[in-house]
Amino acid sequence: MRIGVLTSGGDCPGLNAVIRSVVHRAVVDHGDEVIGFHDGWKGLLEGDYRKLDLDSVAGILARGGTMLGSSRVQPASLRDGVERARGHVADLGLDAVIPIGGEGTLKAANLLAQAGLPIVGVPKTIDNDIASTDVTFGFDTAVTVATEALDRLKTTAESHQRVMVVEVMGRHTGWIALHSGMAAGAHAIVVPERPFDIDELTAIVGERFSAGKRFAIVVVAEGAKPRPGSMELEEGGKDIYGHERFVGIGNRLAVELEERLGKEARPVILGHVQRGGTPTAYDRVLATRFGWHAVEAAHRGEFGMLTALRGTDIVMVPLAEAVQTLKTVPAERYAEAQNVL
Ligand SMILES: Nc1ncnc2c1ncn2[C@@H]1O[C@H](COP(=O)(O)OP(=O)(O)O)[C@@H](O)[C@H]1O
Ligand SMILES: O=P(O)(O)OC[C@H]1O[C@](O)(COP(=O)(O)O)[C@@H](O)[C@@H]1O
Ligand SMILES: [Mg+2]
Repeated sequence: MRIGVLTSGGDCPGLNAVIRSVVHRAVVDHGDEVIGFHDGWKGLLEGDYRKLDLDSVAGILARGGTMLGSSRVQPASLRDGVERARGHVADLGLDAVIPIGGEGTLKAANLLAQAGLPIVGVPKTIDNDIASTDVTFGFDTAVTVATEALDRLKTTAESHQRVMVVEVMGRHTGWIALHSGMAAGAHAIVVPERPFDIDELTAIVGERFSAGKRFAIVVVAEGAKPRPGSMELEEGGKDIYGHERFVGIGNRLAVELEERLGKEARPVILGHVQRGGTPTAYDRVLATRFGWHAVEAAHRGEFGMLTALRGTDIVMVPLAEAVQTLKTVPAERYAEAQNVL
């Protein structure tokens, strides 16, 4: 068999572990050939690739990022490029293509699968927002990085009697905010799933100071929004890939809380630090398992599917089903966190 692999969308720790696992399973156990397309869908559309063998994936397990590079391509170019992609798949004699990506990449994967290309998807994202899988690799690493940052911010916040407003990633969902906030013992967690009321948030932080506490930590997901009528927040519009441009909720909340409370507040934007560096052991294992199962699915001819974690098992789920909705933070999960704020 000849297999093509690519990584698309925002990078995340664990991508290299999937690539390595695919190459090992395919080359060693099945005698397959594997090629890696450069820079995501761009590589498939332009026929830009390199051959992957055991040597080329040696030493990458613990490395963050992706050895193949990643990129975003305008969805319209991808839709217009289906026939070009088909041409490259045929010319290269590929029996399967394994795209590793987030919800955007999986939509594109579904499009190509519907057009008849032999696609087996692998979900990735630090945001953990893919509905079909219990967890995506990258998430555990991002939560670990954010938790360590929150732990560190507590000590400096306490020394200065400050409010720290820590903005974490999470475009549509608040999983990183929820988990890092719970793990670090934050005092307020603001997620996109629950538009916030600035008066309520001010009261929560204010009551803490009134009770004699010397600092407060507020974790906010980058995609969080105020409840309509609660606080003005300008719109940032969309970028050329159709993604919302954020206006900096962390900065805005810090200014707002400082004014309202008369306490010093500092914004901390964790940004891409959460996405860089070595994956945790959990993410390495999950990524390695996904790679193994993607190759197996390709050999069974199970195309138009993606690997998913259900409980402790890896199962195959139709791409068409996986791209229907995002996995958002349910009210019950938020309530568990609220209990210990
Ligand atoms: N609705 C869509 N239709 C076709 N292609 C899409 C669609 N959404 C995203 N893509 C393609 O997948 C790429 C990655 O998607 P993006 O949302 O940026 O990252 P991620 O896969 O990490 O969610 C995009 O640059 C685009 O080429
Ligand atoms: O690196 P970029 O292009 O600024 O993208 C940032 C976005 O990517 C993410 O890190 C991950 O999202 P995806 O997995 O959907 O790419 C988001 O949390 C964040 O909003
Ligand atoms: Mg995305």
